[in-house]
Amino acid sequence: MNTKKLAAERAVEAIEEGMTVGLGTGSTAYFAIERLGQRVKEGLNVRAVATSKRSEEQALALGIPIVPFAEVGQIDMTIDGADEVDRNLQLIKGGGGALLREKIVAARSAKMFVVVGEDKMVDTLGAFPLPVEIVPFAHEWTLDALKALQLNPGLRMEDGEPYVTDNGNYIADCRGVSIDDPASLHAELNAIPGVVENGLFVEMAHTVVVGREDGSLDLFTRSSLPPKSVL
Ligand SMILES: O=C[C@H](O)[C@H](O)[C@H](O)COP(=O)(O)O
Repeated sequence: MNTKKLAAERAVEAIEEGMTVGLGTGSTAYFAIERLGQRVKEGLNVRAVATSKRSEEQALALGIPIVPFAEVGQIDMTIDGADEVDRNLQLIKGGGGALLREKIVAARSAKMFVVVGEDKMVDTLGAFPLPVEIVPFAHEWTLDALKALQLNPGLRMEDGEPYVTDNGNYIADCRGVSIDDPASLHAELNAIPGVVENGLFVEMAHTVVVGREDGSLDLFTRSSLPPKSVL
């Protein structure tokens, strides 16, 4: 069973005529964009913004209209994947390096739908390495600051060179950290000069759609988090 596809396609059912939609990044968001492309071909009228170059290219190839950010007030809903989801619907994202753009788009969204296979659900975040986006300038010092927090950072590499994000930054992956208090760690990380953003998405997911191996779906909604009015 393709649990990612199952969850992604269910979330796309929530998209309504005339909505502005945020398109996530990764192998699960891929299926959401594909399904949205089908709905657009069937006549659904939406406009979208993307969280990465690759999602934007996919959307454009499918005929999904991508609009400039300056023309978008509030995004009605964003659909994105996650690397881990805990019981409180807090997330680790950024395994694909798109965390900064994803967080900017999620923060502008009335609702964030997170789509995952059941293997992503955890009791405590941190088995998946926590990505932290850092600027290249003096990045060794930023890594030192992460080490001082006992976060075991490792610079993400690609073909023998530091991996570079869509924003021209590097990623430090922090391994083996059990994250009992995501909000505190989020604040600590973003207080480090050189850190641009981190992969903890705290109180951002409104609904998590989980695809299960038996073909069933679970929807978890954070009732304490009403749709945002961001403007
Ligand atoms: O940077 C990548 C994103 O945060 C993805 O949403 C996340 O890594 C999940 O990706 P996938 O759906 O491929 O597991």
